[in-house]
Amino acid sequence: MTRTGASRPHPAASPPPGDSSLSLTRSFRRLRTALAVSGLGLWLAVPALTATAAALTRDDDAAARVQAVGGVLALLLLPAVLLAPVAGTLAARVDRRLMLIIADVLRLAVLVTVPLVDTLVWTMAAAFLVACLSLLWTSSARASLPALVTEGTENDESRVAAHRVAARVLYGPAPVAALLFVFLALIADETLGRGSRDDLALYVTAAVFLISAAVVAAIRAIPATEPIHAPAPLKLIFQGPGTAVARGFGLAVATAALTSAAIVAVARVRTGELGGGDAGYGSVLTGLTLGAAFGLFLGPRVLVPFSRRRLLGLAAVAAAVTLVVTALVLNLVVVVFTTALLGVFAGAAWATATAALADPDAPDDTRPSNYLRSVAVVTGVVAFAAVPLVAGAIGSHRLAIGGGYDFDGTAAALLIAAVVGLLAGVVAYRRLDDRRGIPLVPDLRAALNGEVYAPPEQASTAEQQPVQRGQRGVFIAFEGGEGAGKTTQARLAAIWLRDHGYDVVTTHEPGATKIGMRLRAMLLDRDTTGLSDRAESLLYAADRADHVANVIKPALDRGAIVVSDRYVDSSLAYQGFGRQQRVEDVARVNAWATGGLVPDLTVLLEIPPRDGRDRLSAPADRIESLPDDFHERVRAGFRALAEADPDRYLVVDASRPQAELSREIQYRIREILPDPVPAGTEDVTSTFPAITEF
Ligand SMILES: Nc1ncnc2c1ncn2[C@@H]1O[C@H](COP(=O)(O)OP(=O)(O)OP(=O)(O)O)[C@@H](O)[C@H]1O
Ligand SMILES: Cc1cn([C@H]2C[C@H](O)[C@@H](COP(=O)(O)O)O2)c(=O)[nH]c1=O
Repeated sequence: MTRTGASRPHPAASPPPGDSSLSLTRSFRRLRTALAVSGLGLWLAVPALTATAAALTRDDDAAARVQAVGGVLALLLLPAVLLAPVAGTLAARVDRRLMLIIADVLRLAVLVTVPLVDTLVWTMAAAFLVACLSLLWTSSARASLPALVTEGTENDESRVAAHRVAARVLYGPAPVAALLFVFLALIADETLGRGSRDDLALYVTAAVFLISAAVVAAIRAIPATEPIHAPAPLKLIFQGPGTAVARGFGLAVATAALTSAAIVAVARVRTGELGGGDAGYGSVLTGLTLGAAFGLFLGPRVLVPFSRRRLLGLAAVAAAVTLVVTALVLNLVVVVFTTALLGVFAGAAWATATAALADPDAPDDTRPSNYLRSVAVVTGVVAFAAVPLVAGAIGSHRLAIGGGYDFDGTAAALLIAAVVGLLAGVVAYRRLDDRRGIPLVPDLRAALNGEVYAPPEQASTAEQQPVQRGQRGVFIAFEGGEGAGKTTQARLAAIWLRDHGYDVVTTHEPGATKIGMRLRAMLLDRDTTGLSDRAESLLYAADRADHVANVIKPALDRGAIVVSDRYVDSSLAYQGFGRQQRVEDVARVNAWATGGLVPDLTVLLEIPPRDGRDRLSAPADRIESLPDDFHERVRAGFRALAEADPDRYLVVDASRPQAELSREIQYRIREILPDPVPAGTEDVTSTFPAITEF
């Protein structure tokens, strides 16, 4: 017996309640319009500035052109990586309305100077300045929205609605901006000279910022709010998401971001190589953004019975494969279509990841989406900087395949990005896969028919033994040193699970059964002297064998969630690492004692042994009173066990406040939960799922 197969992630894919339930104020609607207009300006600034950079380097070689465009793109994104917290603080200090208007006017002024100065250096500086001003603008407008949703009252509902509205109106205009750029490029081609063709898009972008300023000016007042806490993306990534599975989500999003950013980074130059101009470049961007919008819509709605995590991994891999095709194709129209397809996969990956990581109990918790956004933004900057560098370094080559195949640096760089993306996508898929052992193709086929695939052996067992639903239970163990907070967190997790309607059995080791209580007394009584290390190991294993047979297994067999305060890993850490016996021997004895039952999730509460023991008030028992070096070895042992099996473990810093820990643990537990009431439970028990305490 191994993991109990909790196959489906918690149903987090359903969208949060709409803002239609709120009666929106006029100021809110105006600020929302301003956000949309500002978003349009920002998105239009991207092709306008990059096309200008390409035009300014048109007489240089392809390497210089692609690097100029990549540089502008990286500078447009860099402030979001480096300056997000500064923008948040600054936005809170000054008059919001005035600041939005000034930022718009400055963006306008900077853009208008680009064609006048007409140098690459100033174009790049302008990209950075516009991005900084846009960051400031967006941070303060977003922070003001919740207070404007309903007259002066800011609450959870208004915050959630405001966040969603802001995301929609900021990112929604991207395809419109790309299409507008195509239109402007076509007009400019017809009417303006070679030297000033790209100026039109810059002037129109400046005009859009002027409209944005006018809309803001029409808002009577924008209330000041608390300082905006904008987390630094690099810090969020450095801290990590906390769990191996969440890292899988991050990796999948990074793959989607890498593949999309790689295309954008070389799109202007590649379009030229394929015989297109600015209009072709705009078409590629339109394809990508329209595809992404469709993917965002599709992600939560497609293949509903299919595992969201598998879908996310597959979307990431598919984006990378599509990039391979895009790199090899030499026809601009086909490139536009493959880019759109890549956008669909990337958008679906983003929508799936954010929905699956969101906590339905805390819809205003922005940590998961902040983490994913940080991953996407940082990956974007790296791709914008690195892909053009690689393209430039490779240069142009002619391959003698069937009469000659022009292999440009841009195509090679896209291929390299695709291979990196493919590797990351495959690792993400493996990390995220919550249906291990279930073949992918029949699983997908069943989902296409609106069903959940059950392997034949499972299906027949279920038919023959309808009462034996042991595979539906979930086993969670809490581990850690003395006083780490295992009992506290196990209790809080059980309360939370019961609140959600689960049948929960809380238990502990040693001493959960009658025999176990006697063994516990022998093991922990300080009067027990001369007990050999092997005998101690066997007594703990005997307690565990009784525990599994009489408490844990029956509970899992009926589909309950078992929450145990300590399990096998305690023996590996204490009797193995602590007593310095061979860990494999202790593991083997325990595997036999438990019939190989391994928890679905082990929460390791990590704390320095002295800090943990300082928390305890009762006199130290036989094990607690062992010297510090023993407990240090136990701690190191737990850490080694966790590192060896990161998918099963959640390691938390137990010196943090209880409530914070409990939230992080709930967050991880949600990933392995089955539906609260297993189908047919009532048929068997005739009752609502039971709550049992041992
Ligand atoms: N995060 C925390 N911060 C501060 N104190 C805590 C925290 N978690 C638990 N405590 C306190 O520490 C003490 C020990 O907690 P608890 O009994 O949950 O730890 P334990 O790991 O189960 O201990 P034992 O090793 O005895 O089984 C209790 O007084 C509890 O209230
Ligand atoms: C299960 C198990 C426990 N121990 C030790 C660890 C503790 O010192 C005690 C149990 O005390 P608690 O307050 O109930 O946590 O027993 C061990 O050495 N080996 C084990 O397998």
